[in-house]
Amino acid sequence: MDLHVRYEGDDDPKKCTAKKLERFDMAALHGSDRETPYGVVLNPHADRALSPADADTGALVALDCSWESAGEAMFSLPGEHRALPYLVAANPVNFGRPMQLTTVEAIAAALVIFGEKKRAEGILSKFNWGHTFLELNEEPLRRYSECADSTEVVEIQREYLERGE
Ligand SMILES: C[S@@+](CC[C@H](N)C(=O)[O-])C[C@H]1O[C@@H](n2cnc3c(N)ncnc32)[C@H](O)[C@@H]1O
Repeated sequence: MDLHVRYEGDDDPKKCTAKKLERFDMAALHGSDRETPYGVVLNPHADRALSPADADTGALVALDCSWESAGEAMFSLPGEHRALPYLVAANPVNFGRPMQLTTVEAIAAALVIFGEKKRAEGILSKFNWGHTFLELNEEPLRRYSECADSTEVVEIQREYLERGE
């Protein structure tokens, strides 16, 4: 699966995880919706949860922008929009918080759900906190990756949401 990022460029480029992936030739960055390939779009506002059933869509696309500007309207990209199920961030800015993942965490989570754990480890290895993301989320990611579809993913997510209440 090809990794793509619609790059908005309104965050500090020195801290941007997508820019770092580009430097290591691990993802392609695109400056407009038109240039961005059609695929599964990682969108926290999407109605449908990502599941292994989305694995054959070809391209995996994240939108790298600041969380301040990441409102629903920002996700105007054509594609199959999917929200990631309950996971917690390991990056230093949002450590331990659910759902607000960096671009690299979001892409890595999708790869694990699609059964590409080694590749997820590869992209996270470029960040000194990267392995912590897979450790913190080991159980939910394994269970999501064993689901057939979005309905099953949402069922499992419910358990984690109830525990967190
Ligand atoms: C808002 S940007 C912030 C990027 C940050 N500046 C960085 O350097 O990584 C993070 C992107 O990762 C994806 N993402 C993060 N959390 C997500 C979630 N819970 N569901 C779906 N996609 C998510 C989305 O594409 C989102 O736009």
